[in-house]
Amino acid sequence: MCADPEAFALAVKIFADRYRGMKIDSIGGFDARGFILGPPVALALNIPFFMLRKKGKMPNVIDGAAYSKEYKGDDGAGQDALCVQRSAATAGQRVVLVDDLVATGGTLMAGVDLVKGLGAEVVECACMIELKALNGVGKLHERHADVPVWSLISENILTVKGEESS
Ligand SMILES: O=P(O)(O)OC[C@H]1O[C@H](OP(=O)(O)OP(=O)(O)O)[C@H](O)[C@@H]1O
Ligand SMILES: Nc1ncnc2[nH]cnc12
Repeated sequence: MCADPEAFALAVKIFADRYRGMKIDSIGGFDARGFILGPPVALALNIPFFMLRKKGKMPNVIDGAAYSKEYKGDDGAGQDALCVQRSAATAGQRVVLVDDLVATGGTLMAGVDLVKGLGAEVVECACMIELKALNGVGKLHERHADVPVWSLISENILTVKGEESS
């Protein structure tokens, strides 16, 4: 998508149109690929963007609990943890969280935990793709049933891991 400016602009417009008029105070984006889509959406809505970063990357933060992902990152264990700056959102603010993809839902869960921990409301999580077969949304809803997840593409596709498809 990033290689195609027309597709990128269209995706940003779809996301921004969805949240315009919903009194959203800010957009939170997930490290790292939520940093690609989140800021242009926030700019289109003329609202702030904040980062949900991997642990140890920012000062003055609240650290979240470790979570597991389906595919293994640099540590080889598929474990990660996020942090958010204490000033990212305040009590009662209405926030939308943006990422490229929901797989097991561990990343969304960690982000929602942190943002709710600041006292803000997570109005929705918005992703480009939901890997439905992994039931990440179901897992998120076991703890956060009040947080809808909207995905542009939500199908039983792309479930084959990279190393298996090469
Ligand atoms: O639903 P989950 O199982 O939590 O997986 C989804 C997350 O995994 C990927 O990020 P990842 O942290 O692996 O890599 P990145 O730092 O390159 O974005 C993806 O961009 C999502 O943020
Ligand atoms: N299962 C997965 N988890 C995280 N990112 C992905 N990208 C493609 N498949 C993925």
